[in-house]
Amino acid sequence: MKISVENLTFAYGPKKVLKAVTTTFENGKIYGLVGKNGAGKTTFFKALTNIITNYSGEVKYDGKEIRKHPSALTKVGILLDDIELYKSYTGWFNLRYFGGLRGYFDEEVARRLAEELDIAENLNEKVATYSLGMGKKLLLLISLMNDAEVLIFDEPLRGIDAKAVNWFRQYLLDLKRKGKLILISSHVQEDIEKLCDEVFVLDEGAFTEHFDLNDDSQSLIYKVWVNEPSVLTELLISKGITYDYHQKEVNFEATPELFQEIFQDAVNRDLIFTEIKKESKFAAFVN
Ligand SMILES: Nc1ncnc2c1ncn2[C@@H]1O[C@H](COP(=O)(O)OP(=O)(O)OP(=O)(O)O)[C@@H](O)[C@H]1O
Repeated sequence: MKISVENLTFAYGPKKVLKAVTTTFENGKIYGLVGKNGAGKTTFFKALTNIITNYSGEVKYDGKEIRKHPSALTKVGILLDDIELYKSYTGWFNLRYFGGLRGYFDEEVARRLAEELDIAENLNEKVATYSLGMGKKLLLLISLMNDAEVLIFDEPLRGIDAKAVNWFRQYLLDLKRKGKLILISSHVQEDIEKLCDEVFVLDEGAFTEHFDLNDDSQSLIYKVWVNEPSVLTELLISKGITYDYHQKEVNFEATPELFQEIFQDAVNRDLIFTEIKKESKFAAFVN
């Protein structure tokens, strides 16, 4: 499955929320969507899944415009924060209901996922009695249970415990290996770093940056702590590299190859590194 988005523009009343977004997503990859609160991430996901349809531009699944061919959505699993569960009914009721909406419900698959997520024992209880994290796990289960080709997760890991986070990350990486197309938004750098192949930054409704996390030649942000920062900064100046520095911490941007060269030169000048951290440039946009 391939999704192509062309000139997607949408407004809530006078407020422009998506501004001519154009991009493509291919199967066998996990894409991250990051950006500030209100940047338009949830709205973008809603447009991809026909929850909103009064936009201009086009969203195509395998070349077919989704508003004219909504049946493709039976192959999509989605987790959105504001999807309402039926709180006065049990977990099982909700699973059967949402599974049925997609025309397919496999109780065995649902039970196995519920066990993995540690909520199997709660499925006979009313959702109204669930904690926040249990409700979130039920939403995760609903999005995963119909073996979708495309999975869209809006902040899927907020509010769930560490064991479920680890399980979910592994599960997503397995789904990717099986060729699924996965989109995920998150404000957590680690989630994006551990999962995503590519990251898009959404800023005020426009895709402003794109990072390929598998490309070793892309430059990274290095944060290093050294005994004599002024020696290191001189070295950086001699190589034409700009930097920030306060106290013993020096921050600069370099490719991994260039960093190796800088590190070697610094060690030759007897500099002692007490700590080295590196992060992808997308990190600046996660929060
Ligand atoms: N139903 C609505 N009616 C009017 N405005 C809305 C509605 N839903 C969202 N908005 C506005 O659209 C903009 C984008 O919201 P959206 O939820 O897509 O952002 P987001 O990037 O998902 O934010 P967050 O990181 O906080 O989840 C915001 O300014 C928001 O106030």
